[in-house]
Amino acid sequence: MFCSFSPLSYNWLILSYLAVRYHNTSEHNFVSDQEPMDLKSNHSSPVFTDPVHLSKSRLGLPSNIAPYSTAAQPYSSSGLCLQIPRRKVGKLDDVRASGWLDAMKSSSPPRKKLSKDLISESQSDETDAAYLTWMISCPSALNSFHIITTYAKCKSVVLFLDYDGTLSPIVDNPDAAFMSTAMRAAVKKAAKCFPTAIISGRSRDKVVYEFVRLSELCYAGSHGMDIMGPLRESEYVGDHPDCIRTTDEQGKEVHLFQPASEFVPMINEVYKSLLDITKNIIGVKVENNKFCVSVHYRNVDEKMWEEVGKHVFGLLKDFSRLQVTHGRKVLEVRPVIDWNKGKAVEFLLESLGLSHRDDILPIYIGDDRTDEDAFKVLRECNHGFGILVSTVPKETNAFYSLRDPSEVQEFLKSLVRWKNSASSQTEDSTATV
Ligand SMILES: O=P(O)(O)OC[C@H]1O[C@H](O[C@H]2O[C@H](CO)[C@@H](O)[C@H](O)[C@H]2O)[C@H](O)[C@@H](O)[C@@H]1O
Repeated sequence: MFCSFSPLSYNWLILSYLAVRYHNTSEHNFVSDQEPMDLKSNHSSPVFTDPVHLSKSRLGLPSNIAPYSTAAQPYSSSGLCLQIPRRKVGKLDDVRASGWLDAMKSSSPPRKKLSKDLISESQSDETDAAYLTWMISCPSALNSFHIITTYAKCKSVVLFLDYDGTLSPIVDNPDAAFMSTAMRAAVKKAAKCFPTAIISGRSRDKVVYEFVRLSELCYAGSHGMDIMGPLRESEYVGDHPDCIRTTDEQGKEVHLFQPASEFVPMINEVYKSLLDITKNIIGVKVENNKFCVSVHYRNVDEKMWEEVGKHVFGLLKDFSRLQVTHGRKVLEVRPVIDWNKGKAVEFLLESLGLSHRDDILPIYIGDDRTDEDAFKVLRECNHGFGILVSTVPKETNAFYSLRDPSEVQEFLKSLVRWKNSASSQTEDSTATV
């Protein structure tokens, strides 16, 4: 169905031109943590195809489509070859000793300010062209809004939102990553229209009480290892050994799911040790996120990053049940359990009683590598899609993109407007009948 809709075809002509132009430019110098990536454009289908119909299996059942491959996907057909900047990508889920320093260096895109100040205009043009080219495979969710809502027409949208870098801009001080009043209002309105959950790497308490402060949502903290959701009798939720019944702040009965609860003493021990062993490195910030620990090096002199990594990986040698994953200028120490933001999405859909419905459209918006697990689940299940928030091209399992939190806000507002106008049209037609 979506194949026939072609909002990008005009862009495609421009991008083809840009691709040829930049392909013919042999020298490509990219800023700081970026490296060139070969991308082959897809002549036969520059138009985005229906994300939902690409996947065939139901939620929770094995997918019968070929597994997503980040290496060769949408650019697979022969065609133009364009070098675009790409962040160095370490293993997404395990930064092993040999690669951790590289991974640390490439773990966040350069600030816009940096690129404007430090790179020449032509390099900046190349970066912009690269972004536009990348958008062929990962189009803007705002530009594709009509496609999204056409598909969503007879469906119930369910929203999953990451916090840092998605609802709040990335800032130097993690304790000051507040969302704007306007964003809070947008999320609140969205949550009134659609079931909405926030899934964050931070501790759930911190996200709920210090940052988001909205009661209309479900929350999952610690990368999904701490979920508070509606009470539901089901084998998957209610009878799960790690799930207990409790009451929330408003006294409402809820389910609390904490699959890593046994790790809390270990995480506290590691947190204290990390505080101690990094105390002399200026700029390090160690954050206790209850079921995981974040070691931030955003404010550390780059010469000392190796030192930070050595301390973290050195300490973890004594904790075989913990692993290190990588976020944006942050090393995340977390339990080795088969749980991530993707599993949290499945769990929440089940909690909301939605996982067996054919008419849902889950949309997950996130900016981080940890969000890729959720994008992947949606890509491989029967419904929904991910939206990656990024100002630079990235390998991703998401189907759409947005540049930054301000575009996320715009997207949420557009969804609410669309929902309200669709509802009033339905009311009008009912009244006419
Ligand atoms: O899953 P998320 O909600 O995106 O949380 C991931 C991590 O986000 C926070 O760190 C990141 O944002 C900070 C504030 O902008 C920034 O200073 C830091 O460099 C980023 O890595 C949070 O502090 C971590 O605990 C979360 O794990």
